[in-house]
Amino acid sequence: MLVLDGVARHFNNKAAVSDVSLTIGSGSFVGVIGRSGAGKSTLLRMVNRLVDPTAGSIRFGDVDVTKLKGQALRDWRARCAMIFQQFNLVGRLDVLTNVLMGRLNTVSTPRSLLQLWKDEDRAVALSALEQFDISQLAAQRADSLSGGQQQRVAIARALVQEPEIILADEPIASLDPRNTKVVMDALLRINRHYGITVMCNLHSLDLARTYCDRLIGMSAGRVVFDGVPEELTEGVARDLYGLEADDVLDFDPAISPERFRGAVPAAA
Ligand SMILES: Nc1ncnc2c1ncn2[C@@H]1O[C@H](COP(=O)(O)OP(=O)(O)OP(=O)(O)O)[C@@H](O)[C@H]1O
Repeated sequence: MLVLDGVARHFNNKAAVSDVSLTIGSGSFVGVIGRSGAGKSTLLRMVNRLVDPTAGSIRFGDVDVTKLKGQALRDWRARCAMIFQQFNLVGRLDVLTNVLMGRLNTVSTPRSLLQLWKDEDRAVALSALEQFDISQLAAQRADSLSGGQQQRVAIARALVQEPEIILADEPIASLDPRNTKVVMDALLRINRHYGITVMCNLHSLDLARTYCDRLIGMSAGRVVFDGVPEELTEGVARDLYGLEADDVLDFDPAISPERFRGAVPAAA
């Protein structure tokens, strides 16, 4: 269980996140929503300590994440994988090697420097690629792939880390609708199949309602909504998004979040 207690972050005396307290149960798929600048990315980045909180504590089980340093911090980051909007792959390396990077925490430094991967690690990486239907791309350079393919590689890399949490920061922001679905299905599959907790920043309310089992709405750095998708009425969404509401209010009554969430998508 991930517990945030009074977490805050200031940049140049300006609050990006203020007094956030949350408990996130294992295995949940949490969508973090809110208008641009609400503090969503800062919140996610504090969980894996890419950004240090100015105040408050973050705990995961017995671990006080806020106090970790050195190897203990690296160990935490291995348990808590991050997926970015811009994929963060090494473009000149092939797809399989990019996925194997997710195993670095299990490999000695000399072996990793020489890229001496064990057969077992290669098998795990290939199996992850197979799950997202991209094993045929294993030998290609990462920068020759489409955005949707690159994001699936990034998700495969996160999966082979064997994390307990995946933090996805706007993972579909630069993708077209078809790839958006493929990538969101991949995240849902990881969540359902492996029970890995997913925290995902999303701009689209429709996607958040469709894929997540809990929504956290942020405004000006604070949590102003915390509930199941069914509780996010149009009125609540309008309060959350203010003038941006019409851009994100694309509710499709044909999609029932409850019905959809019963299904685990097959491998993409
Ligand atoms: N490294 C930084 N230095 C200074 N200010 C920052 C930094 N990172 C974030 N901020 C500020 O903190 C606030 C919250 O930013 P954050 O990126 O967390 O919001 P967000 O909800 O993720 O926005 P978006 O949806 O546009 O990505 C914004 O006012 C932003 O300008």
